[in-house]
Amino acid sequence: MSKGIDVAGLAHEFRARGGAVPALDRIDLAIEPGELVTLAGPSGCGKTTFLRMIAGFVAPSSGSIAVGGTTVRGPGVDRGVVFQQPTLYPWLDVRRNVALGPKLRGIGKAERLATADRYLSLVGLTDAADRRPYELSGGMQQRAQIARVLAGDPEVVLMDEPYGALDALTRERLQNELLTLWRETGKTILFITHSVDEAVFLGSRVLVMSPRPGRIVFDEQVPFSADASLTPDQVRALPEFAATTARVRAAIAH
Ligand SMILES: Nc1ncnc2c1ncn2[C@@H]1O[C@H](COP(=O)(O)OP(=O)(O)OP(=O)(O)O)[C@@H](O)[C@H]1O
Repeated sequence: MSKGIDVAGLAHEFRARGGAVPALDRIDLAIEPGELVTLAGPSGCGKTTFLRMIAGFVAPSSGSIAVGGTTVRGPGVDRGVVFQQPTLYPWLDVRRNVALGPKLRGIGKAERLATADRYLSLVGLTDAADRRPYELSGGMQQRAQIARVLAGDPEVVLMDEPYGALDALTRERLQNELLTLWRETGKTILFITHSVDEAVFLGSRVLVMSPRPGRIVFDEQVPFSADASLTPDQVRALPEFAATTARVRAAIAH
């Protein structure tokens, strides 16, 4: 199951010592269930703040956010958050880290371990199930975190620059895996990135936020990620791919 996200008249100011810092301004946005929305924009424009508000970690100064038609008033199991730095419990092995979400929902041991194994297989970590997080590479830890979030079966997955700290090869591999997961599960995903290539390659819809206070200044449906018939190299070689990245780059530069 997936849910839509409705944002109406959203604005936010942080109160700082020197006065109010406007972070977000007049954001109106409807994300449909099952969309993979990528959000790019210059550093400090308010992307993380926006994601944290949808997650329910920060309350907006004005305006509202609804997920699946219900106003967000705090964190909830319908929204899973993937952070840039993997958040895994060091004292639990990988399988038990992934089984934690189902455990918190009261699911019995055999079933939750089976669920964990299913998601570990989906992200290619079956062989690492019995290891501790510190025994994994950065890319494997990030995969484990994604499996952990998905095992909680959230209707919305919020990803805050999850691949920013990874090397280029691992990053491309995880991008391809995310597309497979998205096509298989139909989850609603909001994915923040600094990379224009990543935004256009992954997004079924690409948003660009303006410099602070952040507003949505670019919003386009993008066809590439829904098409499973092309390889990543073929997608990146398409003239339309280059044209779309050029438009996104121009929107960020403005
Ligand atoms: N708790 C806070 N108190 C005061 N100002 C804050 C706070 N959190 C964020 N800000 C400011 O709000 C603005 C938006 O920050 P945010 O982290 O959302 O940007 P971002 O687009 O995610 O940046 P980056 O791409 O560099 O991660 C920044 O100017 C930041 O300094």
